[in-house]
Amino acid sequence: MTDAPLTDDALLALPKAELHLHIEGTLEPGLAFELAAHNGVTLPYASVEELAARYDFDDLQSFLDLYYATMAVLLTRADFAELTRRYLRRAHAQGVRHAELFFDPQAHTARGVAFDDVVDGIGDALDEAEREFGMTGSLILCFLRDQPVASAEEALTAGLKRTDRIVGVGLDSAEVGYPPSLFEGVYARARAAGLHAVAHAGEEGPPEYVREALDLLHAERIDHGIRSIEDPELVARLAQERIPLTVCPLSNVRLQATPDLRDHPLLRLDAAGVRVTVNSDDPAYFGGYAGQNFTAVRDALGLTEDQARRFARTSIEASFASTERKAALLAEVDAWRP
Ligand SMILES: Nc1ncnc2[nH]cnc12
Ligand SMILES: [Zn+2]
Repeated sequence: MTDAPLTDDALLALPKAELHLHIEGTLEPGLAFELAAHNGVTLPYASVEELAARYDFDDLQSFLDLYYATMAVLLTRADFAELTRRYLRRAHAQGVRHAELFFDPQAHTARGVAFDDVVDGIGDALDEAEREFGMTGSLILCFLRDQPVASAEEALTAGLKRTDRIVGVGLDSAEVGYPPSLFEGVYARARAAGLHAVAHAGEEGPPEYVREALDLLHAERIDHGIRSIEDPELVARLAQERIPLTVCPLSNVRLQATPDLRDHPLLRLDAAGVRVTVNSDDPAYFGGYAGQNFTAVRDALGLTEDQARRFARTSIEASFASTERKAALLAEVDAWRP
């Protein structure tokens, strides 16, 4: 432990797991246009520059509108493999050693893409990354909370045939007005089949949604969870029950959940004993991959070496990797020297 400032290189080299990453949110404008040309899809933007210029969001919904429109270029197994391949390389260059990838099957099957093509394409790239640079990963099937529960049930039925790749279920998309309680039955079925449970809650939605995710969905991790800071009893409970939060600082700023990073509750949650991790959410849209979220936090909030190391350790401990893999990764964190 030194008091030397944490350099960009040190934070990018810090071995970490990424636990909050939507694979569709890694679609960079350049690849979107490549795939659009290849697949004969017309995007409602004239150029890469015009698309990138739209990345100025007022809130979650204004982002989601663009995110769902742009993913229309993803049609084949090869497209999903290429998308994932590019993410894994970038993430690996920023210290990510293990990644649990959210995917939104309902957003693809609704466009006529086969569920298995999505899973197999992402899986192809995961296998390649493990062979080529020893990175590991798995899939978390996310239900779109603003779609009917029956559609989530269908997605789960398809997902239960692919537990070779899928290790858990999650809940994403527009939060306010779609409380976790709606999905209690779907989650019960997923958990009974042996899947892990996580859920977005407390990003734009109130602390009560975090409680519902814990009490009704039995979520093992809360994705975002930042609005928990408004409820001291909930903060105490998260700390007491050792519930990890997968926090995404740059996302929170870009979607105006926390308009100024200097006001972000990450370090206050950590100081209260909550297990926090640092993740990128939708890095192609929010201006940074995992390591860049660490450097942004350092710049705005003043990250110490202890905090950085703790967040990296927590990301590994809170992952769904095997016990052996976790031990190997924790040893890598111990060997990290800024
Ligand atoms: N930050 C986010 N919140 C909810 N749903 C999402 N889908 C992709 N990114 C999301
Ligand atoms: Zn998210």
